[in-house]
Amino acid sequence: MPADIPSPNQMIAPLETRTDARGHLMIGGCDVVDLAQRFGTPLYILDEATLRAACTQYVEAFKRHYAGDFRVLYASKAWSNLAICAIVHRCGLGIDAVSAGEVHTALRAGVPGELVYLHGNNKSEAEILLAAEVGATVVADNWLDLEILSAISAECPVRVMVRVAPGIDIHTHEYIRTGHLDSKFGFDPSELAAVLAYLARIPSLRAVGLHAHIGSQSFELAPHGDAAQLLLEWYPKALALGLSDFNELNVGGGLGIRYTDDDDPPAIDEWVGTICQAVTRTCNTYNLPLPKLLCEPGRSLVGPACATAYTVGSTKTIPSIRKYFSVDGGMSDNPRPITYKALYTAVVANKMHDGRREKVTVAGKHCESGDVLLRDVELPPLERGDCLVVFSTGAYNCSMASNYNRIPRPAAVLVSDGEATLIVKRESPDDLLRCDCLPERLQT
Ligand SMILES: Cc1ncc(COP(=O)(O)O)c(C=O)c1O
Ligand SMILES: N[C@@H](CCCC[NH3+])C(=O)O
Repeated sequence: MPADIPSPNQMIAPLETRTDARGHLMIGGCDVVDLAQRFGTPLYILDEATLRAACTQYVEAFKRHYAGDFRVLYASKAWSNLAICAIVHRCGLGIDAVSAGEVHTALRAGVPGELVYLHGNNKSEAEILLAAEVGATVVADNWLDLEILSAISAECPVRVMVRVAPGIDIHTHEYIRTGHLDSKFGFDPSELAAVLAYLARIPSLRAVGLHAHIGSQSFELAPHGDAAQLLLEWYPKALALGLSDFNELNVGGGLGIRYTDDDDPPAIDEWVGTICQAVTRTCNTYNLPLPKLLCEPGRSLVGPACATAYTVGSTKTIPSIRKYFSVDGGMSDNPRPITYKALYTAVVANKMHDGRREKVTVAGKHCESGDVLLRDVELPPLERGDCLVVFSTGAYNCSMASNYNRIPRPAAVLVSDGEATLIVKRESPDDLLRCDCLPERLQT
């Protein structure tokens, strides 16, 4: 890949974003105004080149900074669907899954089971069994996982990693910090000696290493290196206990992305470089062989690759207070503003050459006062029918979408070299009723 391609997580818009002569926004060579008319709105528009560039930059960074074996996994919780799993797999990535649904999606997309890692703080027996049967690695989060794993492994040997909450804090929204001590995820470090001893007694559980993920949307580098070092300090103890397969280390994901101009995340290459240096240094100190190094980013892979197109509808002006415009989606296709007060950047796809600015607030259409996508942002004067586009919506938007107010979930298109292909169909009114059952006595 040419070295001048920016790190996608440092860009607000997908890499293949331009304005055409008519002042229309183009993504992946497609006119967004045309896409909105053709596929309807709200519409998730995923730029394949950006997704591929982010995958490739992770892989290339490991090749540049690490002398050992490695594997980048896509944290599919960010957005799990067949097309995305197939693309990231073609770029050489494996899949981090947290449910049978995410495992099933990866497998159906053609990802081999051995490239799947199953997480989760409350996995069911069926989920663990599915992972074991397809040759996936199970990341044990707690004692119940270990009990279930040890029962299953009598029939079907399983590769196991152990998740640790390393007690490392990062600056991000409190709902998306995961590595601090008071976290529902992973073993407390004080339990680790007992966990390793337990694993050493059950050889059918093939313990391959430790995992930690310290949080999401982080712009810090050092804590990720610190977490890697902290985990590696346990490897000599594991080897001494006879866990001879202990040679993988998973440092999680967490690299943040630029949602607005105020965000300043490090590049993919810097993030990977920091971790690789910490691991190499620690291995030298403890005279350990370099482990197979895994990481599992989600947001920084898929987040910048997608934008959501909406159609502008009604307006309300509250004199001296605020001017609202409403769009045809909102918290059901992007729950992040109402959940985390997340900020986004938007443009008007049919008015890219319009230099006028007006301060407006963009609301969703749901029956909820907090359903506001963008508060007090400067946009060209909006009118009914305009196509408003919100950037950086690839991660934790579609995957966290709901049918609140019985609004059908949007379609998603993949754009590449001027071609748009449907990858997720828009839900129909009948889809909304798919799981409803009307008792016979109520049918008259
Ligand atoms: C265990 C685990 N791995 C990976 C990720 C992906 O994180 P991100 O999307 O911030 O890269 C998460 C989400 O925070 C996670 O909980
Ligand atoms: N859903 C969160 C990220 C959670 C990461 C998973 N542990 C967000 O939208 O920012």
